[in-house]
Amino acid sequence: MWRRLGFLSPAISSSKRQNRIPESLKLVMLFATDAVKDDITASRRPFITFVLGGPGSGKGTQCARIASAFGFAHLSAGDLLREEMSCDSKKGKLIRDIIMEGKIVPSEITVHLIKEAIMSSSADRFLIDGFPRSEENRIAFETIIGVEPNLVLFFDCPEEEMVKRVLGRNQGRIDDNIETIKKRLKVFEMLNLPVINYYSAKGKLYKINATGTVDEIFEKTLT
Ligand SMILES: Nc1ncnc2c1ncn2[C@@H]1O[C@H](COP(=O)(O)OP(=O)(O)OP(=O)(O)O)[C@@H](O)[C@H]1O
Ligand SMILES: O=c1ccn([C@@H]2O[C@H](COP(=O)(O)O)[C@@H](O)[C@H]2O)c(=O)[nH]1
Ligand SMILES: [Mg+2]
Repeated sequence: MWRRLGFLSPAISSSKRQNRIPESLKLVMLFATDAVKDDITASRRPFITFVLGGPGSGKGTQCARIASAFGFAHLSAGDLLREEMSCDSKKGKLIRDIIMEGKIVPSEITVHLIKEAIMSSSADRFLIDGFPRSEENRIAFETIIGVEPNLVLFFDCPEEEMVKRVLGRNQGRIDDNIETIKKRLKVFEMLNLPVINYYSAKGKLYKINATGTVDEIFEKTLT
């Protein structure tokens, strides 16, 4: 991926050596489609960005900004699960119970929903928001979908700020209460941080300080 982008822009080929991440994420976003078109071996290989961060770190808010600025399709794993949860079925009830407990829904359910959403879209670049939540999720995605993400964004936010944002969200989510938030923060630390560390070690992670206003964070994301 980075090699292909390197053909397109000298700025990108002068990436930071230690982690292969280019200086400007904006350039990556702008060239994402060209990188896909450059790959003549795949009939369809979308540019995939995982967007990670703790509960309330602003993933959804920033994804909406990135999606509209760079033409990405925004798939929120949480939204896909909440849609499925609203079905009056055994699976819907299972998802509801897990979300209430702040735990992680079995990988096969989430990966199946993401796969269907990708397949029913004609987009060539995706932001996958709030996934993978665990190493098990990550391995299931790579096995079932058969690709690795091109890029991983991590919105790094202090716990106190995340709790404040979640409690102020006011969208009627069943998990936006202090008991569930505490559990979600523990799950984030225990299961999601290892995924973040994994992608950091692979040189795919782009860490963004997620404090400040929405505009400031968006600016930080692009510089
Ligand atoms: N920089 C910011 N400053 C203040 N409030 C913010 C900021 N970014 C987002 N918010 C607000 O904080 C709340 C949580 O943001 P958002 O839904 O984007 O987080 P999230 O990471 O997607 O959370 P979750 O993992 O729970 O889905 C929302 O009400 C949003 O409007
Ligand atoms: O990949 C995923 C994504 C989400 N969940 C469950 O949904 C809630 C809410 O997710 P948000 O990303 O905060 O909208 C999360 O706490 C998990 O319980 C999941 O299991 N797997
Ligand atoms: Mg969200």
